[in-house]
Amino acid sequence: FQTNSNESCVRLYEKGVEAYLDNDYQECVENFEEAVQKYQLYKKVTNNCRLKCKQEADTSDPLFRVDVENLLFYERAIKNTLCIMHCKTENADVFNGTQMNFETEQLFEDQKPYEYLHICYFQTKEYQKAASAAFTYLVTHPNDKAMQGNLKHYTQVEGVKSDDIVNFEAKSFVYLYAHGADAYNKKDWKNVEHNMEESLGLYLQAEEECRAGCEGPFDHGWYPDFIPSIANHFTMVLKCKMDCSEKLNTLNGEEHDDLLPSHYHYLQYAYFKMGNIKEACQAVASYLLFFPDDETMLDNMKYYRSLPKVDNEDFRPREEAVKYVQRKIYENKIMNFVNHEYRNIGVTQIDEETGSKRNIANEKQLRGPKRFLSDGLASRRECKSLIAIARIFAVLGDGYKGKKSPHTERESFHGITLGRAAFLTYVGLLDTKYLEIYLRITESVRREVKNYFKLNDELHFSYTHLVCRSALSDPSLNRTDLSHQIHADNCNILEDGVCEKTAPAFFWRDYSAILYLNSNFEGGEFIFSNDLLGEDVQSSVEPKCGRMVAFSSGQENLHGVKAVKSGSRCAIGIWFTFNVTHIEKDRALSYDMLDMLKNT
Ligand SMILES: O=C(O)CCC(=O)C(=O)O
Ligand SMILES: [Fe+2]
Repeated sequence: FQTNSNESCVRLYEKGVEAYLDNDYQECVENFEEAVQKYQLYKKVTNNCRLKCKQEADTSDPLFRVDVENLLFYERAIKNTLCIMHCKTENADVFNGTQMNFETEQLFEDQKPYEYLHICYFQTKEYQKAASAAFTYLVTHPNDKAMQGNLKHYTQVEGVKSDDIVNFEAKSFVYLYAHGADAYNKKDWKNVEHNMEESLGLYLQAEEECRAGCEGPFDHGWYPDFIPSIANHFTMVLKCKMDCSEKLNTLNGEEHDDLLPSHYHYLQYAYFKMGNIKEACQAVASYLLFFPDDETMLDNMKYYRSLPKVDNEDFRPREEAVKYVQRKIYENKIMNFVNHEYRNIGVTQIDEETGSKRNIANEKQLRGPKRFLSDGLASRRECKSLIAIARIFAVLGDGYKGKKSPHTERESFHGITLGRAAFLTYVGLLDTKYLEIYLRITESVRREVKNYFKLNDELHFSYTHLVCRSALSDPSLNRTDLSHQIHADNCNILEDGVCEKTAPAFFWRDYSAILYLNSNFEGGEFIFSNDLLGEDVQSSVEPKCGRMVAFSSGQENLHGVKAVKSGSRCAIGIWFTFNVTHIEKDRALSYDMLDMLKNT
């Protein structure tokens, strides 16, 4: 298709939203339509580059005649990479100005444009398209009640034909498949063959494209060694690829768990009816690869076998079916292995000891405004589990712009955000129970803070970070540096003492809480301080499992952490906000994901 502006799909999306907010519906339609087109083009070109380059690299002449220590794999990866670079240059018009990142890509993958488009179509009186846009959105969000209502409303508008409501995002095989099924009902065998063969090819192609779409970047969030980094990235990609068939099996909102094999079902019958017994036998054998004990198909096989000139040799499954099924079995085995073997690494059994909850210090005792200390927010077992998450996965490095020791060189600092924990759970590297504990404990911290400060407005999570600080230097060293210099959580302290609430400060933070998980280390006291060097200390807190310090995030609460002299000090930092634009998105995602995992 043609696009007529030089703007990126992200910019067009933004312009669509702006037009929508300005009630300029024609403009809204134009921008979103073009944004969607551009995004589709971008995806198509990206995925085709990946597919083409893989093919090219895999069929190129190797640099050496035998494979030694998997060098051929790396040789191909290098050639493949070179090819992708060329491919992107050749398609510079598509990639230039497309500042795609995970979040913007997600907007399109989630079909967000249709959430605006259906309204804008309605306002411009394009009712049929409004219905189709609502329908398109519902295909990927079938339970969205509001959109169901909209679709119902649009279908009742005069002139709107239910039969003409289309899924704008439907893959090309969908129509061929429908025509093939139609021809079957009409006993038009020639057209069953024609449409189903073509649909089958396009289905496989669509799945390859979807899988290529999974081969994107991956932010490890820490710095794993070479092999673990390949293994981790691969696991993420594989998980995504394995979801492709499910995605494609949602035909206009209906789930078909056997769409691909059903092609062979139609085909065997059509071939049989047209007297192509050999082809019919191959289709039967192909179908049986997917469902080896399907009674109907086994009966068909028996019947075809009884025909003259048919022998066992004829029941050879088709090549593409063999390849598909073998790959699927192998991938399942790898994923099962990962799920099974990675789950409980490093988790030690510990005695149950539920802490009892109590406030142990208030503003007066901590010598400053809007602060308090509570104990018993997590049990021993919960602390151990949370530390285990950090130990297993946060292998050096964290979200602090890649610095593994952002605060002091004498300590390493590694952490795992809620989003990362959710991701690890999603790919099966972390048992769901850890994520559940992470969510549950942090939620009880939120409630504690909200109740203590008697906050009437909704207090939202903004960021959650589980962090361990580990001593790197000799414990006997007389350290005077701090583990975390004195700071305020929501502003930058300038030289004249003014605390500026602008970026890069997290100015939207309103309350802070730190939940401690252990005490088996030396040093590491939390301090409230009057001065920036931590010399004029107001009060200090000894970390221990289940203890929480909470305070308002402004300059009234300057604080820091004293040097961790030996061992490793683990804590969860939680920042809250009243500002809804800074809500932690990973939290809602985590709950959705847990729900989803429970239902599968
Ligand atoms: O770990 C602590 O006790 C405090 C950390 C802190 O102040 C922060 O991360 O902003
Ligand atoms: Fe802080």
